[in-house]
Amino acid sequence: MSEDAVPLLHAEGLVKTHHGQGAPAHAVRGVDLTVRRGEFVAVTGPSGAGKSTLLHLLAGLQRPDAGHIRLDGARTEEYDEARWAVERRTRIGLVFQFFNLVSDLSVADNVELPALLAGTPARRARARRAELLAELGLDGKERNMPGELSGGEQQRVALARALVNQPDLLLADEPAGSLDSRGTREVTRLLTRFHARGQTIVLVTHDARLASAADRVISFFDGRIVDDAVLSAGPLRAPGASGVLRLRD
Ligand SMILES: Nc1ncnc2c1ncn2[C@@H]1O[C@H](COP(=O)(O)OP(=O)(O)OP(=O)(O)O)[C@@H](O)[C@H]1O
Repeated sequence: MSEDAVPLLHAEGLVKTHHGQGAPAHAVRGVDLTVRRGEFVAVTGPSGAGKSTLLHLLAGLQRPDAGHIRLDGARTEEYDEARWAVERRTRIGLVFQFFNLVSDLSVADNVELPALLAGTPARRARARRAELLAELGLDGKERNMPGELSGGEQQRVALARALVNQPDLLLADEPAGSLDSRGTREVTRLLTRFHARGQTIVLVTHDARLASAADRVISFFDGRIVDDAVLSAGPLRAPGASGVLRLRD
C-alpha cells in the first residue's frame, strides 16, 4: 500500500455550532477535507467564516457536533481529552496569532517543555531546542523571557515549540495576524522552508501573501468550503518524487 493510501488528515461531514449568549453561530456547516502528507494547505475567507473553528476541530480543541476526523487513519471520535492532549503534544503542532508562550518561562524552557512532557530525554530535548532556535535565528535569546522579545521573535519561538516534537501536522491559526509586514515575511519564509522539507501544514490566514506560500488554497465562506485550488504541485508532489522528506532526524 502506498504512503498516500491513508491521508494524514481526513475530515468528513464536520458540523459545529457555537451556543453563546446570542443566536447560535453555525460556524462549520458540513466540511469534507483531506490533507495528504507533505501538503501545505491555506484556509482563507472573511472574518467569521468559521476558519478558526475548523482548525480547532482538527486540533481536537473543540468537538464537532457531527462528522468525523481521521488522523493517519485513526478514528478520533473515540479520543478523550487526554488522548487529544497527547496528539497535540506529539503529532500535531499548533501556532496561534498571539503566540501563547508561557510568560514566566524562558525562551529555552518554552521550547523544551513539550519535548520533556513527551518523554524526550533532557539532553536530546536541549539539543533539539538549540538546533531549532539556531535555525530560526534566535541564537542568544535562549535565556530571555518571552516579554523581552519582539512579536516576530515570539512567533518564531512559538514555531520552534510547535515543531520540537517533529509533529506530523502543523496547524497555524493566523500566525502573522499580530505581526508587521517584516514579521509576516519572516513567518512566510519559515513555513515555506519547513514545508519544503516535508512538513504538512494547515494554515488559517487572511493574509494573501502568506496564503500564496501554500500549494493549495481553500476558500471558506459561511461555514463551508467554496473553493479548493491547487496552486502548485509542491516540492514533494513533483511527478516521479518518491517518498516524503521528513524533519525527523
Ligand atoms: N466560542 C464561541 N462561542 C460563540 N460563538 C463563537 C465562538 N467561537 C466562534 N464563534 C462564532 O462562530 C463564527 C465563526 O467564528 P470563527 O472564529 O471560527 O471564524 P473565523 O473565520 O476564524 O473568523 P476570524 O477570521 O475573524 O478569526 C462567528 O460567528 C463567531 O462569532
